Amino acid sequence: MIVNQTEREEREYLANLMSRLREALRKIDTTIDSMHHEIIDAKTYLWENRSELDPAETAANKVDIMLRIDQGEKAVDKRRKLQKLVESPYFGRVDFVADGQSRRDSHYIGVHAFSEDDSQKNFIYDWRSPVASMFYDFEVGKASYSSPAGRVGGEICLKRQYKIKDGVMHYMIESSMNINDEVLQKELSQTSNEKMKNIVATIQKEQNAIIRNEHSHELIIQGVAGSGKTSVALHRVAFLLYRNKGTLTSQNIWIISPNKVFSDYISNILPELGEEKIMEMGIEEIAARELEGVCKFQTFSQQVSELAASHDPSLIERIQWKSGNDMVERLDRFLADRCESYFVPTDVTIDGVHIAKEEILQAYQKAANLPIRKRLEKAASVLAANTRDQDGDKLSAATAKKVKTAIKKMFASLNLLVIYKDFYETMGRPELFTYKKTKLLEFSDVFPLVYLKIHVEGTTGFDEVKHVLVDEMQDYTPVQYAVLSRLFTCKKTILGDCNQSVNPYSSSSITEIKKIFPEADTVELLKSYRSTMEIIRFAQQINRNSRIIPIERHGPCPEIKTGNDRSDEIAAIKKIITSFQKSENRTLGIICKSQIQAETLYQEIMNSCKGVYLLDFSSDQFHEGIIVTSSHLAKGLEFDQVIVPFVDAENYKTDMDRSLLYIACTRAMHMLTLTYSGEVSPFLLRVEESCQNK
Ligand SMILES: Nc1ncnc2c1ncn2[C@@H]1O[C@H](COP(=O)(O)OP(=O)(O)OP(=O)(O)O)[C@@H](O)[C@H]1O
Repeated sequence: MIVNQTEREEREYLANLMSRLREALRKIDTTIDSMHHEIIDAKTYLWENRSELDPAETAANKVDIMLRIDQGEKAVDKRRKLQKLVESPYFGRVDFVADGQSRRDSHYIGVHAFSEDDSQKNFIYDWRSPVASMFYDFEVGKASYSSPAGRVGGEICLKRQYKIKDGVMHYMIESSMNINDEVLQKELSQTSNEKMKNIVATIQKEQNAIIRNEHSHELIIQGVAGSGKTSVALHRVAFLLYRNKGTLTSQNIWIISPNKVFSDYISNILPELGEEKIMEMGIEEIAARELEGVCKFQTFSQQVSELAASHDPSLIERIQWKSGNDMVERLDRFLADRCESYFVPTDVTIDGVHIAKEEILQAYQKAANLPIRKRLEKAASVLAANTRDQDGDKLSAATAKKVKTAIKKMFASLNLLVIYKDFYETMGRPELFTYKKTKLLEFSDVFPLVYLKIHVEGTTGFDEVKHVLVDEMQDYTPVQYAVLSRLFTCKKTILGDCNQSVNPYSSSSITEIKKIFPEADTVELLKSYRSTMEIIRFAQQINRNSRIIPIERHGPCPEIKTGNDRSDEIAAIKKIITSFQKSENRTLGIICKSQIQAETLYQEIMNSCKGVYLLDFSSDQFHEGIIVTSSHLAKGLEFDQVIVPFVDAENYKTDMDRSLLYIACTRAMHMLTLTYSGEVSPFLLRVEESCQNK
């Protein structure tokens, strides 16, 4: 029998479900209320009777309170999910008849599951449940899904999509196609807000395959700008947490994110999907943790700004040399050699005890699998424990200590900076290592030094991490990947776009990344969901290597506005700001090439344009409204409307500038305007006539 066939029946079903949900919400409110009082009463009892209770009773009462708090938290979590469902209980439906059966089951799919406590019936299936995968993977007709008992084949007889807001159905679409284009179009044409949106209702088939991939130890996602890499990676986290409940928690998953603004921008996705936030960490925070007490260093953004402002060939050479594929190999060879040549054993005679240098060398060689410092400790401890004095007795504690110290001193130097400097001398390239200031490293030296430190000192502290997401993969060098691999031996999802590098001198191509992770599975996402076709076509002319395929969605053509001089250009920018303020668009990004340019522009417009924010590397929040920032910081973000100022020939001329211009343009969802005075950048000479000088 077909349930809820007509729209009227669907509306009645929705109304019925809404009253069930509201009733469940009312019940859970009452439960939370009574739990709250019970906890307060239990705490009051414990406090008032503290002198009469013996320790065992006190402990039992405390455990009881903890249990109640735990139950309370679970109830609050359930309430949060119910509240979400009351707003929009489901977005999809698949009716499925399994092979060999006649029963047709209707599965309504929502962001969370819902069943009543006293019933077996699932009114709503979680989008991550096995049966829900068919909604994303199949059209009407033959279909299958993977259940705990194995693959279940059958036929989808009906597939529908719904838009329900505040419990009211706005539309219902019969879809024979995989996620209907009409629904996707509606979603994509909406204006943005200050946080990333969840995409559960319109996940595409190729995205679903990534989200539900459970087998890859390393999964590399190369995706063009706006292809949903970050969204998909976060939905993947939610899926893995759902599938591995009990063995995987949000504390076991880390994301290496490019900056705090980006972390803030993506921070609500997991809570929206009913999961807790995961640990977010910048790659520099990891380096700072590893190099604590060793030295300070220039940040990646400072390096990018330095490169954007000047074209210093010696700086570029230093960066390129350290970012090459052979850098890890060079370091490995050097370390293997230094492990042996820095250790010069000699005969030891202390307090009448003698240890021959051959014996010392043997103990040192036996511990070869350990980092150098631990290797020395181990060899020294083994020798001190095994050696006997003249009477055949174990060494006294004092003698053993002296023996250990003498053995450890046989290693030339454990000072990381000394060893690192020696590396360049050994390579015959001492000029490639220069401090920025006293004890302040250039960014390109940070990860080679961390790599060296791991080999010398070892590392601890990341054992609880079971899955790492690495976003903006193109900005990391082979040495950075080598460090990440040694720190995190767990599964990894690595995502990025090799056309969006903010520093082409130290970026990694997909081929290079694959060399570092030869066993990794790689997927490519070519469809871009963020921008209109007009914006994508425009961006493609800036970077012709990009294989980006736009979704069929139209908007105004990007414009290039020219002024006679800078003040003319600033006046044009202010005019665009005024028209943005009158429009329905909610976010406007004014994206400059560098942070210095962004700051200068901000100073020029802040007094006459209200509500303009400057986003810099000290910011930790993404604001709705008008934001002035740099391409580097805007990476990963999106805006309804974008202005790219100063696109003159002087400002945008190198390969790095081209990459930064491409990033800036692909942040725009609906509207894009570029401004310049003087001569236009050569990267824009080829743009279509229709977009120029409007
Ligand atoms: N299946 C989808 N349904 C609806 N919207 C989608 C879908 N996939 C992606 N989007 C939207 O496309 C935009 C880009 O997504 P996201 O930021 O995850 O892409 P990205 O590949 O990480 O982009 P970039 O590399 O350019 O920063 C977002 O607004 C996202 O909501």
